[in-house]
Amino acid sequence: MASIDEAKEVYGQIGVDVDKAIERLKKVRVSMHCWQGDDVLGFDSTELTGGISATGNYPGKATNPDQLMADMKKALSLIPGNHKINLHASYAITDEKIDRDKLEPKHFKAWVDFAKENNLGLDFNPTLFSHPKASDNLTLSNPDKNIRDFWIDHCKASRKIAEYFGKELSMTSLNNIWIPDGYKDVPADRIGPRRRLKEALDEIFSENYDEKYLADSIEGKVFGIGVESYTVGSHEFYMNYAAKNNKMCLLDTGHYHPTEMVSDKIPTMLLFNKNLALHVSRPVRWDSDHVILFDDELKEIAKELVRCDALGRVFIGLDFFDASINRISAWVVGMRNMEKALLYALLTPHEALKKMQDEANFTELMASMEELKTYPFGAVWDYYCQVQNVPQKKEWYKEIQSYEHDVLAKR
Ligand SMILES: C[C@H](O)[C@H](O)[C@@H](O)C(=O)CO
Ligand SMILES: [Mn+2]
Repeated sequence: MASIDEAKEVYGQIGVDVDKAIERLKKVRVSMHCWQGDDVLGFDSTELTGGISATGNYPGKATNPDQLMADMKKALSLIPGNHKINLHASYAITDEKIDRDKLEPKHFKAWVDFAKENNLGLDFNPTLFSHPKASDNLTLSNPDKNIRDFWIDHCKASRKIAEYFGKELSMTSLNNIWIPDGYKDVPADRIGPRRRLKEALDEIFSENYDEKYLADSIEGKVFGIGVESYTVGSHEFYMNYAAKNNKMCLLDTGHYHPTEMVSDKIPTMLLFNKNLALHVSRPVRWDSDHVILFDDELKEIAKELVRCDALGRVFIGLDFFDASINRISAWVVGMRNMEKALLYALLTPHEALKKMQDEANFTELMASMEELKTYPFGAVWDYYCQVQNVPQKKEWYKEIQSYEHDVLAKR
């Protein structure tokens, strides 16, 4: 394999500065989702509901805050760069018996301490599933006003907690709202639930915060298990609501029909919105939340973020939960692949390729893009891991095996 000096030389010949690419990548924080560590269970529920599922029963999942934090630290020690942790409200750390509508920043102080100790940012999500008041998959759109008000209060509390993260860590915290609301079969009324959701969101967002600390997103979806026929929070709903209310419509790559590519949606969103929020996942036939692989779509997503100059205005969150493999390895593979895809995009001569397109020089464009695929990317990736003091190639896997033997196997 080429040495890093040879790789720099080869990339230099096509106008790509490897060192500059690495310096840009070092500034990107990816939000690692806590919920891969315990199959999205959280600390305040006993069952995962909401039309999502974590399949598999690999032993050793985290069952309490100390275990989850330890597992995250192990994963982060094998991932290059400095990042964020994406939390759900169901991961509150408190001895109080408190319901979700009454959560306060103090219930997440342990997470802020963890973030400060480990140079991390924090993002947040209200948890509108895995709760008795969400058992019928109707929350903010529920016909029962008492149920709606409970979840409105929970979402208001969540924005306050996210603002607390932003202030404590001097890093904007994303508060993303996803709701499971929908119906299993053909509804008699589609506009009613959406009107109630609109009114609920209007109430939730009526409290103003400094966007330096808190950024708001809302996440659309096509369907979930048990809500196959109608999703209240559809993409059309959220894209319209976000555009009219200056919020972000978060794109989850698993939330579209199998032939749709989220990479193609990104430039359009960036054309009309200052910021963009993503949940990068890998759907297999449906919103299966598989661990992301270093595949063509992940590379295309990263290329759009780089060539649209969006690295400074995108919230990149990962969202997958695989319970069939070692969960720390799932985090490491997913996070390293997101970093790889961003580096791969930063090593692409976008301006030269764009010029070929603009000049209708499609022959050379194809030849160039195909040849790029065998450029010495691996040498640069290994170098990046080296300068970030994390294991290169599959060396990290030995650490996973030791951790599994010494820690997970004893749970
Ligand atoms: C746990 C997350 O909030 C959840 O995965 C949501 O983001 C989603 O994508 C549901 O399908
Ligand atoms: Mn998601």
